[in-house]
Amino acid sequence: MLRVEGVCKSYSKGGWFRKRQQQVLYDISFDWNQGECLGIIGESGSGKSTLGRLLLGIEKPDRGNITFAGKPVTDRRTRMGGISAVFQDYTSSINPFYTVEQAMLEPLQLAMKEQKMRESKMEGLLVQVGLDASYLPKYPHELSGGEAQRVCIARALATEPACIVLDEAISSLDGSVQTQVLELLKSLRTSHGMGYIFITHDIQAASYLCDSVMIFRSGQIEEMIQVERLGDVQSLYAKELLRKIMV
Ligand SMILES: Nc1ncnc2c1ncn2[C@@H]1O[C@H](COP(=O)(O)OP(=O)(O)OP(=O)(O)O)[C@@H](O)[C@H]1O
Repeated sequence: MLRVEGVCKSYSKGGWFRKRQQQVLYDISFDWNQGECLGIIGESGSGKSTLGRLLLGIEKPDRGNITFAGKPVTDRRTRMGGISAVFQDYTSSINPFYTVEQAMLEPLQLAMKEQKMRESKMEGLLVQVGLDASYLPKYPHELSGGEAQRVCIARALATEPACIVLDEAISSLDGSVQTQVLELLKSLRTSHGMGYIFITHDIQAASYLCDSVMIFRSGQIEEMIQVERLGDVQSLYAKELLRKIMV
């Protein structure tokens, strides 16, 4: 459904006079199928978030193609109902001057014309993530971290996407709230057939939620492995990375 073919990405680096290109992604290719949960793990700076932004069509690759159901992800109409995102920093994901209602209205306004339908959809979405309509008039500073991240998930669900890209979406939450959000994501998989691309440093969380894991190394796919076979990774780099992050 989501197809990534030969994707390369560079950024320019350096000051005004000595501009250099830093290549961040090298010839990335993989497929993501409907309902699947794919984890992406790798060291800091290996290019995971850059890949996430390209999957969301926020940035364009220098070379290669990313399509969702055969259409380019850079086209907004492809993303609507196809793919959405939840990022780590929920405090900057929600406008501090917007109430929960205003934040959730943004994606719904494009999809639904009638105010009544939008209201009942918003309430339904909040219930889905374990909140309720009493949260609609609240501002972000009136929410706990876990509640704010739940609002972000509810907003990401608003356009009924097949896939949500979660970029370190649970890292800044404390332990028990992380577990709650992971359980919520897992239950949405069962109840709504949701699929995820889960970018994380947390191998335990990836093992809990994902079917397979992509191990990323310096902008390249080092290895792809089913979660239940994580102990059988082949490359020395993957073995070492897993050893470091599993302690
Ligand atoms: N907009 C940008 N302009 C210039 N360089 C960038 C930009 N975005 C990312 N980079 C560089 O690309 C490299 C990969 O960054 P990226 O954020 O994708 O890595 P990451 O694996 O997600 O890291 P982390 O786990 O720390 O979030 C880094 O060297 C970073 O400095």
